[in-house]
Amino acid sequence: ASLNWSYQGSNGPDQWHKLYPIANGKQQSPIDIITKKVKKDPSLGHLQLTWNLSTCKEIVNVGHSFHVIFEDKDNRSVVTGGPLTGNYRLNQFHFHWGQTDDYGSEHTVDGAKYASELHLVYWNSDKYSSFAEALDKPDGLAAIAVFLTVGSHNEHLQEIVKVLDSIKTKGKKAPFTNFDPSTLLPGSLEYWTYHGSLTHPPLLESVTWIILKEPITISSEQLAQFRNITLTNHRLPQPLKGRQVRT
Ligand SMILES: NS(=O)(=O)c1ccc(C(=O)NCCc2c[nH]cn2)cc1
Ligand SMILES: [Zn+2]
Repeated sequence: ASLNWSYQGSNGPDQWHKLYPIANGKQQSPIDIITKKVKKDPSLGHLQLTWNLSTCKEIVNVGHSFHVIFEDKDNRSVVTGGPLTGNYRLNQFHFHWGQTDDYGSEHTVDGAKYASELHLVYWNSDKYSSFAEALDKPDGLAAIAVFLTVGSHNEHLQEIVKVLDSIKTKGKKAPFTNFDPSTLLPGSLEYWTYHGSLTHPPLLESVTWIILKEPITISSEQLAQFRNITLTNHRLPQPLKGRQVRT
């Protein structure tokens, strides 16, 4: 089905509210993280991540991005701990980027934009029976965000970049197995967390955001390859509307 929204032109982010009124809601994402306003919450634990490489299945061009898809019929690749109650199962991961290396992340930190942002998207498999069922529940989804800063070539990212040529058109898929997403995480799992939304339509306010403080690197050449899928796919920060960011 052709999408009724895009990142540029007449159905770009400023118009999304016409078809998706929640775009002007009270818990929209992304946000700018103002570090001096972040609240230390001693009740927040460490993130506990489990990966099983057998769950990684394929990579798909979804038009406005590409998704690495995981088999999520059992709890093999999960996250728990941190701000979460129970187990959340990995469904897919994807990236956001911009037209130049100067911007492209969705979340920002004290106004600073990174070149790109990785989102690992999970759903609450203790309470719901599928991603689609969890999609619109307040405790339905969790997303781990990792900032990408332009620097040295990233060998682990290259595994992904090198298959993009085989999925150049919307709807194209390629097998993508045995990839270890933990190779895309920074050394520290220190994080900020807040409650927000999907960052593009349907913009549902069902996401517990977990944003890692330490970025990983991507080279300018690797970032240029992302743009062969689409030129830009990041939403700008949205009003906090009284929400508290914790760490
Ligand atoms: N950038 S992000 O906030 O991590 C994000 C993650 C997932 C989705 C998503 O799953 N969108 C499709 C919704 C759907 C499924 N079936 C019918 N509609 C959107 C944004
Ligand atoms: Zn995303």
